Amino acid sequence: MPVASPKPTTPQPVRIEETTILARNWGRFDNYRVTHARRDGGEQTVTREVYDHGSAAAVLLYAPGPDTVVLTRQFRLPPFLNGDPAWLVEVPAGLLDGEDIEIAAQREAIEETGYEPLELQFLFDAYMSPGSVTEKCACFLARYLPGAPLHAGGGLEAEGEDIEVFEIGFDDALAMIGSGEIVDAKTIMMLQALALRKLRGV
Ligand SMILES: Nc1nc2c(ncn2[C@@H]2O[C@H](COP(=O)(O)OP(=O)(O)O[C@H]3O[C@H](CO)[C@@H](O)[C@H](O)[C@@H]3O)[C@@H](O)[C@H]2O)c(=O)[nH]1
Ligand SMILES: [Mg+2]
Repeated sequence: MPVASPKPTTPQPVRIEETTILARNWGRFDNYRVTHARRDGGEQTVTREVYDHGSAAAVLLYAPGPDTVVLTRQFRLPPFLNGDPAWLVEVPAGLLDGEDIEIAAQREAIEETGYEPLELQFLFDAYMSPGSVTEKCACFLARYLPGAPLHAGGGLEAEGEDIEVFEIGFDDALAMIGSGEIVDAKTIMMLQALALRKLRGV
């Protein structure tokens, strides 16, 4: 068994030899020929398809008093194509619109849920699918005031968003991971991050 190294072992450098545009639509889809060093001191050239639709921000809205969170449910085509239900339960999230991650997190939370995130705290960055997709999602925790949304949420009609918003007890939300009702990676990670914080009293 190899012993895990605490230091990153990724060898540098990386040389992009050739880029072939596969699509320029809503996102950018390219095929790269790339040469990178190997850990044995050699190097190798591989081809990799990469999808780039930019990076994202997500917020877990939490109210400590009633111990509730705000989640959304919306139509997602890829899980449906993969044989799963099309309606996914997620924390509010969205793609960066040329803005800082904190601003994007606030904007998306308000657009999608109507609730204003208060005392935004950075949790972690997470690559959503690092073998194929460039998206890095900045994940935040924030408080919200139950019963005092700025509006009903629902997302941007013009973008075809049709987002259901619901409040749920934190333990019930955690149970939805175990039951398979929550399958969105960032939502699972953020609920578990809050569970750890509560356990540790931070
Ligand atoms: N995916 C996609 N969306 C499109 C397209 N054209 C328009 N849209 C609209 O663009 C909106 C983008 O909404 P955001 O709130 O900015 O992003 P998101 O779809 O919530 O994306 C975030 O969450 C996803 C689910 O976890 C992530 O997959 C995604 O990468 C990102 O983090 C979508 O709701 C959709 O209406 C298209 O061709 N593809
Ligand atoms: Mg969104």
